[in-house]
Amino acid sequence: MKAHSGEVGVFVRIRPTANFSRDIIECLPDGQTVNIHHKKDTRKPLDPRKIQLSSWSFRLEGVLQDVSQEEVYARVCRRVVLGALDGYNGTVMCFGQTGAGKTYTMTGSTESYKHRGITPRALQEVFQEVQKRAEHAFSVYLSYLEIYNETLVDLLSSLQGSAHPSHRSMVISEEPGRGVFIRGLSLHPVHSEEDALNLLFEGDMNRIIGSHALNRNSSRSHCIFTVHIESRSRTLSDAKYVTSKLNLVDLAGSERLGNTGSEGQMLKEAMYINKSLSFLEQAILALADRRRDHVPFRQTKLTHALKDSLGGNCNTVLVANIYGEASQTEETLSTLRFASRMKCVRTNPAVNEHMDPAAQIKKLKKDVQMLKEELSICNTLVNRPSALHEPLSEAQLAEIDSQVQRYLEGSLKEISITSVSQVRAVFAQFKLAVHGQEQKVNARLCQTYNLGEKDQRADATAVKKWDTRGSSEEIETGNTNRPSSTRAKTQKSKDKQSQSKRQGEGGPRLEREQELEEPDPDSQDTQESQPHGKEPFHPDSTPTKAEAFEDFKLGRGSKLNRILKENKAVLLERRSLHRQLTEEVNAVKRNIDCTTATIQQHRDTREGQGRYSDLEREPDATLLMQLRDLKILYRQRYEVLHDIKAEINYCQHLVDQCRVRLLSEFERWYEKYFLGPEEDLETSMDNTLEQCEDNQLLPESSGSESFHNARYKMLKRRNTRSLCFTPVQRNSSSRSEQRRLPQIPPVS
Ligand SMILES: Nc1ncnc2c1ncn2[C@@H]1O[C@H](COP(=O)(O)OP(=O)(O)OP(=O)(O)O)[C@@H](O)[C@H]1O
Repeated sequence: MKAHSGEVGVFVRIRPTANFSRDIIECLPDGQTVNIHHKKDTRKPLDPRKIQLSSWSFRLEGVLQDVSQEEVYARVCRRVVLGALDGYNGTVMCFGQTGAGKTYTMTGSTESYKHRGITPRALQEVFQEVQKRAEHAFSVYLSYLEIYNETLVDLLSSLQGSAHPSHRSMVISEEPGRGVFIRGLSLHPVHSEEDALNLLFEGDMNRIIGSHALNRNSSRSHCIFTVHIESRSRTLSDAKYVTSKLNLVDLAGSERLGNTGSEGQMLKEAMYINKSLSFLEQAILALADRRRDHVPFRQTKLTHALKDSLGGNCNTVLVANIYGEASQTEETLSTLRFASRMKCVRTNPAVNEHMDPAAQIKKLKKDVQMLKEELSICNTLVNRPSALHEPLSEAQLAEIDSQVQRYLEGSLKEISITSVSQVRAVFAQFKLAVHGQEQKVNARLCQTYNLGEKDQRADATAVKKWDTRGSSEEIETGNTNRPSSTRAKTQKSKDKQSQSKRQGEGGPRLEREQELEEPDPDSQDTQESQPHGKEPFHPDSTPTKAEAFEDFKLGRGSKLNRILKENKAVLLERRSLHRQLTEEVNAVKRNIDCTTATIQQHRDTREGQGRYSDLEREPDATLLMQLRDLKILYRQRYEVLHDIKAEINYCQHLVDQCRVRLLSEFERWYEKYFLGPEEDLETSMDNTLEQCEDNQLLPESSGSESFHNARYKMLKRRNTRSLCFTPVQRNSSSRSEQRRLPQIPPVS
């Protein structure tokens, strides 16, 4: 078989019989080809000449005729099991007519260790491998699902205290990363082969066995026994782990309705089985057809449950069970056709790798610890104070705040960098400052700068901040612009001096402009020329913003204010020029219109007189000259007007910029001395994650002991439940008998 390869592995197994029909079923010596020679319409040979002999050839992965259960397992299943332990999903399923040997192939005889089937052998191999692969920690879980008349039945629910197999609240679901799973189906952890066999036999006992015309013990349901495997490396401490599902599927008999001779309940069962198998066939056809995007998996429970087990990333193997007798040729042909279609399905097996978040956190914590230790060594080597990676204390944060403020004001040349946490805190302060500025400027511009309105709350905050912050900052900075009464006085007198000086230099005279939103700075000029009789700021009374703004324009913001005024003056001048020019241009235009009209009038008059020479037809030359000169003048004036308009736009832009700058500077200044920044709140979260303990799976198993122990227990359980109990010989040790069944977790 070709596990890990690109196509489904398909085998045909012929049920041994004394009446093997060699002339119909021909197995070629290559061990892979079976030819069917079939005489059509043999039952009603009305016209012997019409009887046709048809032949079909089926080339498969292998033809299993007269081979032992051991060989079947080795050729069909071993590599799928090993693949599952490596993280590949695997599916082995038996398909065929009722009584053709599907259950014998999958489960085999429960009475004979030698004749046990694929499933118990797979469980044995799983646990042998688990023991061998000591570098990995494996977790193995089992589930056993039966699909009977489109109803899902949990064959292991009896182990959870339920008297009967449960089919309540089970639903087929799909989740990304998890694939298809049955919500509500019990999942049982197993730690040894014997545990696993216990569950297998328990489930088998619960299978619905119906009497049937063709086979008295024929099972009329589909059964999916799933081994869920999870493997984590014991040597590599990474968070990766792999999971896989090994589905061992025993399908219900595939014979057509007419052949069963069923009635009533049997007929109903047969109809369900036919329906699900025919949808299975449709799904297989769709899977085999690479041009088809959609595969109808959801049409029946069987195809939906097997959605990720029929192709895709799964190692899939099909055993087509057929009879050797001539009487079953029709069904044999049908089974082989299905098998050859299944062979066309492509697979692309992939390891199901996952990341364990808990393990990842554990690893990252370890990395952090290691890095901290390394950092501490580096700190020691360069004589740097340690614990720089610890969160900053309140005092440290306050110091950073103060440094940033001084840096922004220009009184501090550099902020000394000592740690990454400190860099972060510095950036946070910058962000806060920028954010505060933006907010204030925007708010101010939006509200058309309503200076008369008092913000009582801001005033109150300002007074508070004043009291708590003022004195220490003054000592620290030594150059603060905080307008304490004395400081404001000094600053104002200095500003006044510089202002008078600038005015003496002959700056442009300002004119009042209605468009300006802030109070006209001209009025301040007037005030400025008078001695400042009032003290603008008092520690016990916060100034209104209007008062503060006036003071700001005289002091710290005087330079900006002056530039603003100058720009506004230029703007006004240009506007005035623009008005003048517009009037001129309009006058010229009116002249042009007037002259044009006169010329036209002259022409009309001459035309009305009737007789005139070509020369006479021409209008007055003086008028024409006049019109030409006017047009030239108009063009010249218009160009100048255009340039002036561009200048006005530019000046307006400068004025706007100055205004925004003045306001933002003022806001920053006002906020610093009267409001103060908002408190930066930091929250920290404690993540408490429980560490996962590795499961240890070191089962004791060897040979047939587990098989017999499990079988004995199954029979004992059956006896307890007053079902038919037949004592059989057993080969068990007392030690094994004392073992308890695996613990069953609540339904997940
Ligand atoms: N390869 C084989 N060697 C020996 N006995 C076999 C073999 N195949 C089938 N049998 C026997 O044939 C009988 C019917 O087989 P089995 O129950 O496995 O058929 P089935 O296909 O599972 O039928 P159903 O569809 O009803 O489940 C059983 O008694 C079984 O032991």
